[in-house]
Amino acid sequence: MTNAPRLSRPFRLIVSGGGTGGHTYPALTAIRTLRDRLTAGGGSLDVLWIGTEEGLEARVAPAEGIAFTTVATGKIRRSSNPLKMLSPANIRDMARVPLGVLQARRVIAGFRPDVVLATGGYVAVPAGLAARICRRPLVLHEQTVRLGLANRRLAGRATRIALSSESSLPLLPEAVRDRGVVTGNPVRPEVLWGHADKAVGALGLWGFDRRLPTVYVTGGAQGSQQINDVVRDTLPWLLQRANVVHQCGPAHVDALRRSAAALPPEAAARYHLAGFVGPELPDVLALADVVISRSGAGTLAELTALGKPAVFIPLATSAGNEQAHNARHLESTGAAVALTGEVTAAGLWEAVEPLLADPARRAAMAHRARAHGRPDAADRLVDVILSAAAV
Ligand SMILES: CC(=O)N[C@H]1[C@@H](OP(=O)(O)OP(=O)(O)OC[C@H]2O[C@@H](n3ccc(=O)[nH]c3=O)[C@H](O)[C@@H]2O)O[C@H](CO)[C@@H](O)[C@@H]1O
Repeated sequence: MTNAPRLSRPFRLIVSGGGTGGHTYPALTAIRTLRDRLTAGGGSLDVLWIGTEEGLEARVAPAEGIAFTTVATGKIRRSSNPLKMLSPANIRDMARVPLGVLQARRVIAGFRPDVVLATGGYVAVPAGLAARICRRPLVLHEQTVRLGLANRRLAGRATRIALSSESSLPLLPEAVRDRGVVTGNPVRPEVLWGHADKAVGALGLWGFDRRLPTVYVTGGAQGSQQINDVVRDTLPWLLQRANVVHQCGPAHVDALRRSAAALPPEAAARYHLAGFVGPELPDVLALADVVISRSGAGTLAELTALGKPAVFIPLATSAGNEQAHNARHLESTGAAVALTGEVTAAGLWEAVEPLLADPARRAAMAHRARAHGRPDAADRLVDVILSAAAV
């Protein structure tokens, strides 16, 4: 572990990244871990987060007491068709990037960070470009196997590129490959320390039958219409054999609540709907015996660090089919089940039922999932940040 530098002033860090949870939580975890390391060495941390108003980071950073500012940024809508990439909306948004770079440059020149950490999402582009204009060390963190759009733009300017997977190293452009270092994808420490009994109290799951296994369904921060639909159609079977906590996305709660009204009372008592699972997430994960989920990099890092049997329904349109790649990779080692292509209620039940029926099967899958986990990723990323620092 790299020791914290002895400074007569606080260590200064700018973080930029966000939009979704996958880019936001690794940044948050890196900040907390760096702060702990500095405090243990008698130092302290000054941190500023550059994000967007609409991203999850705009809620997460202030809630954590982290100074937060925004810059203009453009959301690039991905498409395999180059003509579609040149849509009027994309052209308008790309034109906002130079304005964002100017704004970020002002912020960075004023704050004089020892390091800028960029964790992806489109807001990371102006901040990363401005970091290099201001000659500040730039550390990128990539959560997925293939570099995301923002990190691809910034790779050539990075001091170090922290990767979540060994298999990303050969995929880095040759000119920057020697700057790559594998850290893993940081998982919020509290995620590893949940208590199943607390989830029951916090969410009021008094009707859950604790003799039955519990399934946690999650579609990511915004929820997934596809997962919601297929789980709704599977509920009549699922609720005979399990309790279900279903995180469906804030926009979908009302519609699902209406369809759940038709469930028999005994089944309804074993079903809990939530738009977004906030601070209770670690306890819900501790309660879960099986997880049905999207296969975004953040969720995968959490489920493998915990060793949870999972049935993945990847987001089909994620860049480069990255979620399907993630899910298949775990499936190939028996660490999960991946349902790609069209997913029906019968197909989902076929995947979940053997796991519900057989605790030994769950335990074997959990064991194999844990082999992919990297609970020390935050410490490794902090090592990279400290070694890149210009102090
Ligand atoms: C649509 C999209 O752009 N997806 C990308 C996004 O994933 P996205 O952010 O959607 O999903 P991830 O799985 O990476 O992260 C979700 C995070 O939100 C948390 N959570 C989720 C729901 C909830 O109610 N409460 C809660 O705390 C999860 O525990 C996890 O920590 O970034 C990932 C990391 O670059 C990529 O791998 C994904 O392809």
